[in-house]
Amino acid sequence: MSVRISAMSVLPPVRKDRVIAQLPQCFRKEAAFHTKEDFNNKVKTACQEQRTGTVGFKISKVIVVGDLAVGKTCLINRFCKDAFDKNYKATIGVDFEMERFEVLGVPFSLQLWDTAGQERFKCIASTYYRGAQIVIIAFDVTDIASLDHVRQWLEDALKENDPTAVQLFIVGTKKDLSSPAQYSQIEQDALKLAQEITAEYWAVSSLTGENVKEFFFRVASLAFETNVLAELEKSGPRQIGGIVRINSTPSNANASTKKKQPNCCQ
Ligand SMILES: Nc1nc2c(ncn2[C@@H]2O[C@H](COP(=O)(O)OP(=O)(O)OP(=O)(O)O)[C@@H](O)[C@H]2O)c(=O)[nH]1
Ligand SMILES: [Mg+2]
Repeated sequence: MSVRISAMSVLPPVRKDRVIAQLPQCFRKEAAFHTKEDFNNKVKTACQEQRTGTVGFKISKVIVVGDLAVGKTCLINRFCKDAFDKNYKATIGVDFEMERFEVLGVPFSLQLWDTAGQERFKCIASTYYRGAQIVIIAFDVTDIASLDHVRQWLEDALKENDPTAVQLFIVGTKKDLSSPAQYSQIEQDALKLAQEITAEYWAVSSLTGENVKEFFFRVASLAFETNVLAELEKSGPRQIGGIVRINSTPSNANASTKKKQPNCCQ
């Protein structure tokens, strides 16, 4: 009798609080990737019939960029570790965390790259931007300058990636520090910018945890939906399933290991 060991059978089950059964809703309809209430029907059917091809074996790369001290590390730590540190420790270069989800019954992983915002570490960090499917640009809702710098961060991130293939999010951090009046003022500007650059907009607080889980669930769900649709398109009328085509597309995870030589920091 032969024993088949698949990647899924070796991995521990996905945490119960990482199971996504319904499409999480956008934060603001004015600046959303889409405003549909549920996952695409084709995606739902494909998941039910286990025709998601390689999606369950892939890891999507997410990069989090933005000015120094806007709260990128705190955002990732709140979601991945449910922790918050009020002391600032600058990220030197990059850090990353893996998060495993189950979306519509299919395993799905995000590799979250936390990059440095400080100018002197930026050139190291930018060598890790490549191969990102999702770009999250963080700004501090109490610091208008950090919102003004979003375009520059976008430009830098897109230099290393295919702009048509990237899903873009702008996230306002430290919502707990601004009054409702201050917040609504900066939100106007942020929504306008998000519309101009075709990004989905969110505002969160890593201190209180407000919207943090909702935000990452939305990121995971939209990335998953896009990947399943791409897989269905690629397979065309042919039925996916039966054969596991691990080598059929270059993985984002691999892309991140092919480091580009930095042309700065010398
Ligand atoms: N009140 C409040 N403070 C926050 C929040 N998020 C982050 N901070 C504080 O802001 C400071 C900077 O946070 P970090 O997450 O280290 O910032 P960063 O963007 O990772 O900074 P770099 O790694 O240098 O790019 C820390 O002192 C945090 O405690 C928040 O939601 N609310
Ligand atoms: Mg950091």
